[in-house]
Parts: sequence; C-alpha cells; structure tokens
Amino acid sequence: MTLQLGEVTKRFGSTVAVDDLSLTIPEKEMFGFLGGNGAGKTTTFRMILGLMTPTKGSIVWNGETISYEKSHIIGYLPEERGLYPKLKVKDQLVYLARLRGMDKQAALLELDSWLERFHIPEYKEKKVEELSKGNQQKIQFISAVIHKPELLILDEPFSGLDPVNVEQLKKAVIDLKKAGTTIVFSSHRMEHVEELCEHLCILQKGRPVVQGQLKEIKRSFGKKNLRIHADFDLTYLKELPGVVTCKSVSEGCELQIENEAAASLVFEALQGRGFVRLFDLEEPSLNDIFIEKVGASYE
Ligand SMILES: Nc1ncnc2c1ncn2[C@@H]1O[C@H](COP(=O)(O)OP(=O)(O)OP(=O)(O)O)[C@@H](O)[C@H]1O
Repeated sequence: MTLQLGEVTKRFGSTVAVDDLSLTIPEKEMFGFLGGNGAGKTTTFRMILGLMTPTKGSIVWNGETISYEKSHIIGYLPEERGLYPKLKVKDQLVYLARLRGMDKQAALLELDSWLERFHIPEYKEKKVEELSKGNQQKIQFISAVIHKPELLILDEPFSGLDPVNVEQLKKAVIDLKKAGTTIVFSSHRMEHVEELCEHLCILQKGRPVVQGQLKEIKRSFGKKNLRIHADFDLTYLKELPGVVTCKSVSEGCELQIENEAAASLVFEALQGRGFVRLFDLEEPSLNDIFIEKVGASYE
C-alpha cells in the first residue's frame, strides 16, 4: 500500500507550486516531507487529500487514484488548525469521526482512550476555545487519527507545543507507525525528522532537491563534521587539504571536511601541539544538508 506521486504538477496562474514531482512513500513508514517556506508541501498534501486537483500527474494509493471519496482512509492534521471554537470537544470529535464512517459509540471509546493517553480527560466536555493552544492541537491531532486511518498526513505536527507535549505526540506518532499506519509529515525542525524518518524528500520551489533514505543521503552528502576540543589555537587546521570550513567555538573548533582521509590528515596535524580533549567525527546533520541544498536559493 504505497503512496505514489507520478509527475505531479500544480500551477496557480503563473506560480508553479509543485513541479513535476515523483515520489514513492513506502507503506507503514514515516516519511519526512521537507522544504523552506512556500516550497509546495501543503499544496502537495492538499492534492493527496483530494482537496485540490493536480494540474498534471497522478496520485495513487494502494493502486487506486486518490479522491475526496477516499478521505475516510486518510487522516490529516492541517498546518492551519481548524476546530470550531464554540463546540465542545466531545461533540466536535464525534461529528468528525462520524463523517469518516464511524458510529458514535466507537468514536466515543476511541476519544476517551486518546484523551486518557494525553492526560486531558477533563477536556471532553469543554469548548475548544477554553483550551490552551497546545491542548487544542492535541484535540486536532485526535481528530486526525480517531477513525484509524491507513494514511496519516501531518503538516507541522509539533509546532507550538512545549517540549513535554512534543515528546507525547512523538510517542503517539511512533505507536501509530508500529500499528501499521503510513505517515507523511512535514516539519521545519530537522532534528524531529532525523529522529523519526527513514526516508525523506526536501522540496525546493516544488521540486525535490534531496530524496531517499536518510542514511544514504548523509553518506552521499560528501562532507562530514569534525569536532575538536583542545587547549591550543586550532585555526591553522583550516589550511589543510580536505578542510572545507573551520568554525571556532569556545572549547576548540568545528570543521567541515570532505572525507575520512581529511580527518586522518587533521589528526596527524594535531600531534605534538598540545592536549586534545575531543576528536569526534560525525555524519552531517540533516540541518547541514538542508541549509546547503535549500539555503543557496535564499541568497
Ligand atoms: N490557493 C493558492 N493560490 C495561489 N497560490 C498558492 C495557493 N496555495 C499555495 N500557493 C502558492 O504555492 C506555493 C507553495 O505554497 P505551499 O503553501 O504549498 O508551501 P509550503 O511548502 O507548505 O510552505 P510553508 O512551509 O510556508 O507552509 C507558494 O508560492 C504559494 O504562494
């Protein structure tokens, strides 16, 4: 049950929001869908949901073209939250669950279990407008998952939450994945994507600039980070072959290097100079990759 986008394009007048995008999202996986502001993420989500028709291309779930009629198999947490402020949590969630084919009793049971899980059972009888922003977001999350969708789309699910609530929601998302839900989520927080996703795509102006398995993306980036803490001046290291950048930090420096051979050269160059407290070679972070691939277009 993969989700396949084939050469999808969406134009708004002269703006090309999504440009010939082909993607395969593996089933039962968590897929990171990234990009700077205006890259085309939300537009892609709306097309997957059948809320917008692509100008060109196909979107296929489980071998069938996706349409609005299939919305009961999809769960969606939109970036712009959209609950009715005056309605009680219980009435609102039961209503939304029934729209997606659940009966009232099943919806209430599921709602109770989610409210318990998020430690907010007392909010069931409250109006949405009486809840804090973070708790409204939890309710909106429940509305996206109450009907146990096969495919879950989360647009910036962690924005606006405090660290404890981020962890709670992350755990819920991980459990849904373990239970077999295919999840696509967007985030501007690279560390969340690194933690949760095996595959990802970074969009820029509607086109993928990076796509594939996170491990492979990191390996093929062609640069690594080297952290050195030492009791002597390290600025001479920036002249060595294979050293791309050298940033001084309070305890030493952080180098971007081309490969492991460059790390060996740096290691040799440190010998006999003084005490080295840390020499740590790391894969590039997703943040490094994002900034290099997408950052250039901001300049
Ligand atoms: N309904 C619309 N009418 C006209 N242009 C639109 C419409 N929706 C989106 N766009 C344009 O399409 C492009 C992609 O927007 P989109 O909202 O998909 O980006 P995004 O990646 O979700 O951005 P962000 O991270 O800021 O939420 C932008 O240039 C936006 O202005």
